[in-house]
Amino acid sequence: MQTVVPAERMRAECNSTLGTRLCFAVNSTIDTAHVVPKEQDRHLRSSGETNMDTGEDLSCLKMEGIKVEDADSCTGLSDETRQRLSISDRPSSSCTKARGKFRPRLLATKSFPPYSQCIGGLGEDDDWDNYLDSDSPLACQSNAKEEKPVAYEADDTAKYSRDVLRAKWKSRRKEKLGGSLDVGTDGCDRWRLSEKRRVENSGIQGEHCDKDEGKHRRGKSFSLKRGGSNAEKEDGKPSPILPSAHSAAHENSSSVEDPKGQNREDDEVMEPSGHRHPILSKLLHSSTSSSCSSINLSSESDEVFSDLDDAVSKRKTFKKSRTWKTFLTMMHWSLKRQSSWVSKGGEVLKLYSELEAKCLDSLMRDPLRPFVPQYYGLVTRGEHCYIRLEDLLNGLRRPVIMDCKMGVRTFQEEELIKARTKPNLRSDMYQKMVKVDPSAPTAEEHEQKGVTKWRYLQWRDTTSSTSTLGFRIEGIMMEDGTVQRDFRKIHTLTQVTEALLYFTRSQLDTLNAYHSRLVDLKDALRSSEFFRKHEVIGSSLLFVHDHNKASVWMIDFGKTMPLPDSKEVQHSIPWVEGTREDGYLIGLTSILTALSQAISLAKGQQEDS
Ligand SMILES: O=P(O)(O)O[C@H]1[C@H](O)[C@@H](OP(=O)(O)O)[C@H](OP(=O)(O)O)[C@@H](OP(=O)(O)O)[C@H]1O
Ligand SMILES: Nc1ncnc2c1ncn2[C@@H]1O[C@H](COP(=O)(O)OP(=O)(O)O)[C@@H](O)[C@H]1O
Repeated sequence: MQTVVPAERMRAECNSTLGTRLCFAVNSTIDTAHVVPKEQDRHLRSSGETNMDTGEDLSCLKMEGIKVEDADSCTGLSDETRQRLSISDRPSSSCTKARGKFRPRLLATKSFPPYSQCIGGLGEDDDWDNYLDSDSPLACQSNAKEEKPVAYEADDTAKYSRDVLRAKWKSRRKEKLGGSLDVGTDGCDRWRLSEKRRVENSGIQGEHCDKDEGKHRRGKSFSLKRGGSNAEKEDGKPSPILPSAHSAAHENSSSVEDPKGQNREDDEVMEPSGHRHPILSKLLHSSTSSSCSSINLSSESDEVFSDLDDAVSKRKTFKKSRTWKTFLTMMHWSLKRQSSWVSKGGEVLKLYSELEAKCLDSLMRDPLRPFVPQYYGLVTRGEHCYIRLEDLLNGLRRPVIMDCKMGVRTFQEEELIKARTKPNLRSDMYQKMVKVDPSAPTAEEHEQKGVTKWRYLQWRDTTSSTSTLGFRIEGIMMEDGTVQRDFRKIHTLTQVTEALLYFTRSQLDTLNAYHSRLVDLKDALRSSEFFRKHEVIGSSLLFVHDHNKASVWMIDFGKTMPLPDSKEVQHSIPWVEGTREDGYLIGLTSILTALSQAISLAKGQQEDS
């Protein structure tokens, strides 16, 4: 017996709560409406009272995976429609909410499982007990409660906590079998259990989406030949092999596509019946355990995760879920993103912003299209609207990722005007500032315990390479899942070159591939009308590679503004207030220079060895 929940009811249930911040979507079936068995539906409801320690209510999650009978809910666009339809006409009323509204509060805890575990799982269900018996850091982390904001407890506390946790875990498994939800005594446990259930019971189903669109004009990824001196073709250029990230999946993944073109790996994550999947459930256990640990919010140190020895061997045992890889990458970057993104087979959903949707729409008709994730339109989930984007990590195995925020400034001119005319003091930004450098705020700011957003962003720009080199490395995630954000302190080109060598492990073919792709991007930027007519602020270049592919993509257009009155910007000159110049090309040139230097050094290293 199956239940289809009408959109109205779904909305009513969502609205009765504080709102949705986080939606998990793990089913790869994109064009099939998912229908939830009654039993599963009951579970979904029972988790409704659950809270995460964010103070956010996530009860809408329980509705994910239920077919929504909503004409508005999908705006998958055909090429033709895409060309004609103005974005502002499309969003349903629920899409008109500004993305910023849904940002979660900053938390006292912030931690996610080491990536290596996420992609590899932690073993079969019973391994959880074994895992807790081990001296793994996570076993300790899982017990660090909110009132103890320390990642690692003293040994004896940890042992005690492990026992407690094991007991809780066992009782929970029992509950699960019995079907009742017993809320734990701490928020941490509640979150884990409910989150797990949500995901297990979800299976959010997408709408029809014409994914073939955009496949025809994909940006190129470069195939990397390992073992040889580099990945160059006979003509000395890296060989562009892939017309699309989607086809990358065909060529390099161990997964097999079914006749519908869906990836079976993803299917394995979430069984349609809603049964627990070993990888997913492990992921969630570990996710929770660490979510309750306290890794401080300092943006300089909070994203560095340790690897676990046995994770590597266990990883081999399990198939990987690309969907989760992508989602966790986003979570790793920033807590904020945990609330703004949904990861789904082959595509990702980003919380709607009108500005970004408009940009993406224009970009689909611009020479820059091959350098931007394909945009599939909008979709409504619960009461929120999302932008549907191609998943740039699809087809990559153990991807290595670098996010470079482009431009000589990351604040919009309007922020500066606001700071002067109606200053809004942000205590969260003040705290982030103090954490990095207690002497950074002025005496007045210390007294107010707040800074304006402009002041904070500008401080970030001047303490990184943004102001001087026209870009900064926001973060790097290596293949083992370790995420590092210390690069934001980098100032010089030499330091950038070192970072690039680290990021690519001095692999010449990878460096060459990136260089070549960026040269092509520069050409496309020159001929792009979109680029000429937009002020591009806070946008990133996303570098992604694995053992045999590398590519760079333009992402994040949430602060990219069209210029008024057919004004144009050069992007290559320093910013002076009122000019709207962003210095994007200054950044691109710096990266190209650093890449060239890295290539020379890597060549030297190769010759030496
Ligand atoms: O990275 P840290 O130092 O934490 O600072 C963040 C980033 O600058 C965000 O930009 P991005 O999303 O490009 O990374 C910005 O979001 P905006 O994009 O809204 O400017 C945040 O502003 P708030 O969202 O206002 O907190 C700001 O707190
Ligand atoms: N299309 C995509 N496919 C896969 N990962 C993506 C995609 N877009 C963004 N990401 C990941 O999410 C992170 C945040 O993306 P971004 O667009 O900058 O979001 P925000 O506006 O929240 O800062 C990126 O650094 C990247 O790791």
